[in-house]
Amino acid sequence: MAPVTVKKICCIGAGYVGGPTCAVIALKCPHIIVTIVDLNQTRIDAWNSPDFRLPIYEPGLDEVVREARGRNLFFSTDVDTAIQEADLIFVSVNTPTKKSGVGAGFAADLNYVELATRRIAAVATTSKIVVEKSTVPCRTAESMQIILEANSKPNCRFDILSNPEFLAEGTAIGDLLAPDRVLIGSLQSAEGKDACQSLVDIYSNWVPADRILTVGVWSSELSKLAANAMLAQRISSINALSAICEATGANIDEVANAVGMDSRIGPKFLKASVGFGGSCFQKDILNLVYLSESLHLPQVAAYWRQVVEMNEWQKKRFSKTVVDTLFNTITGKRIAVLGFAFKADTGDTRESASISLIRDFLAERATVSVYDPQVEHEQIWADLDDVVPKSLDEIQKQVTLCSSAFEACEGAEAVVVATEWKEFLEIDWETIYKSMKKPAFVFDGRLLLDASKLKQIGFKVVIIGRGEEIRSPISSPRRHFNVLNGENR
Ligand SMILES: NC(=O)c1ccc[n+]([C@@H]2O[C@H](COP(=O)([O-])OP(=O)(O)OC[C@H]3O[C@@H](n4cnc5c(N)ncnc54)[C@H](O)[C@@H]3O)[C@@H](O)[C@H]2O)c1
Ligand SMILES: O=c1ccn([C@@H]2O[C@H](COP(=O)(O)OP(=O)(O)O[C@H]3O[C@H](CO)[C@@H](O)[C@H](O)[C@H]3O)[C@@H](O)[C@H]2O)c(=O)[nH]1
Repeated sequence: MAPVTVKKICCIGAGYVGGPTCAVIALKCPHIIVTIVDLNQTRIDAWNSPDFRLPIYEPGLDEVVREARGRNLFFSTDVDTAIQEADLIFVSVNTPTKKSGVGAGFAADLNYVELATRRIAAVATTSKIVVEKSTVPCRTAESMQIILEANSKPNCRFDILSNPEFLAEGTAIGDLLAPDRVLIGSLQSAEGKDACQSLVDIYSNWVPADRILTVGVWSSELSKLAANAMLAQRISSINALSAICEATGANIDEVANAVGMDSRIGPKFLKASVGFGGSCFQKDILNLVYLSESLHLPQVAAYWRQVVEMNEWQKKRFSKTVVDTLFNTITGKRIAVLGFAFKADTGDTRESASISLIRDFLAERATVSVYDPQVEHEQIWADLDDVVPKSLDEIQKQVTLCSSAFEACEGAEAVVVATEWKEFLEIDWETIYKSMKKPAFVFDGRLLLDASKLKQIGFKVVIIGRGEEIRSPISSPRRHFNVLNGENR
């Protein structure tokens, strides 16, 4: 046996991962035909749209698709043909948290992975390398192997690899073009190593050899969950400290800078915020919690669960600060929420902190005006409809969706910056101030704005993790901690 030279790739799942990942492979490997397939016709139509109105917003993505689409990159709903023709198949389907049944609320729902695997087994007529691209619990490759072997045709061999994806949304193209590392896990048999080499050969077209790590398949699967858990843990750590800053008068940016300059700690992922969002962190940590519990490791499970609990608390804490500061009531008041995406430079709203904030504001009977530069209005309605315990009609009476920051802020009593879009830095805050009710409050949940400039204009400014900013004339939410008797007063 020798490593197969891959000529055709199929990617099952044309989402945030499958689309950009395989578009970059097509760009960098013009000698390989790459077909990305999905069951969702609307999504595939958008990938194929003549004016490149792609289904996801990702800086730099349309340039990549413009160059490769129609040359060696194709998007299709014909899943079976793409499977049959490919030498190597990426499984890049969604693996959301289970909503019901055993492990509900924690375990990954592997139904989509299983259906895709069964489809491969059902239609493949030649041997394939099957690559787990989706984020999955440790040992999922084993289940895939069993399903494939039990259902395959004679003379069809399947070698499973794990190749988790580490791209972050908003920087996906840069991350894919120059990854910190590409991780490939395989069985340590001769066949497993050959399959691994076939995938190494693909990435070697643009990734330096010392950035391609080959490991055992279980290590690879676990490393993906571990990386996300440790990144999220840093954010929860800095957010926990932001609460101490607010209570003491320390400044979280100064603390993060001082801590991050220790080369053992490093400066990245120490930005305090209104809470992390995105489709991955919470889901993958809960998955790790479930795995730990299944392995009878309750202390390990509790340790990781706390990272998610701290994040939930941070979101609640922020919405409570808004209510407290606005004289303990926001009933009938207009709150402008700037940013609905879970981070800047993406249109993705999955688990966005904005959703929780708006839900809390609506529960307090505020009216809310929302502006985001990328998120479609339909998506905002769908997200609110999902979490707010009211009918969509009722929600629409309380929420207005706006097409600019100015429109959202006009007549508002407070502006909440929930996503760190650069354009919020550059807007004319003087004009916004004039259009708002007074006193006009700004709540910066992203440490984005220049507080002293805003204060000069006349705003009351409340910034996450800055003790000295949080002081309203009446409600005085800043607590003084009495060190001697340990009481809040
Ligand atoms: N979004 C990210 O930034 C990111 C980064 C790294 C890893 N991941 C992981 O990658 C996986 C995919 O995430 P995503 O954000 O791309 O999800 P997504 O929901 O955007 O895309 C998944 C796509 O798979 C399609 N699909 C599901 N079952 C299918 C089937 N049987 N046949 C054909 N198509 C099918 C869906 O229609 C959907 O379009 C997840 O496991 C996720 O945890 C995501
Ligand atoms: O210092 C920080 C860094 C991030 N965030 C927030 O954390 C969330 C996640 O951000 P980020 O990790 O940049 O985006 P994702 O696209 O969710 O990417 C994460 O999740 C992906 C899916 O698994 C992984 O592939 C990536 O490596 C991992 O960074 C967002 O709400 C950010 O605003 C902070 O609050 N403070």
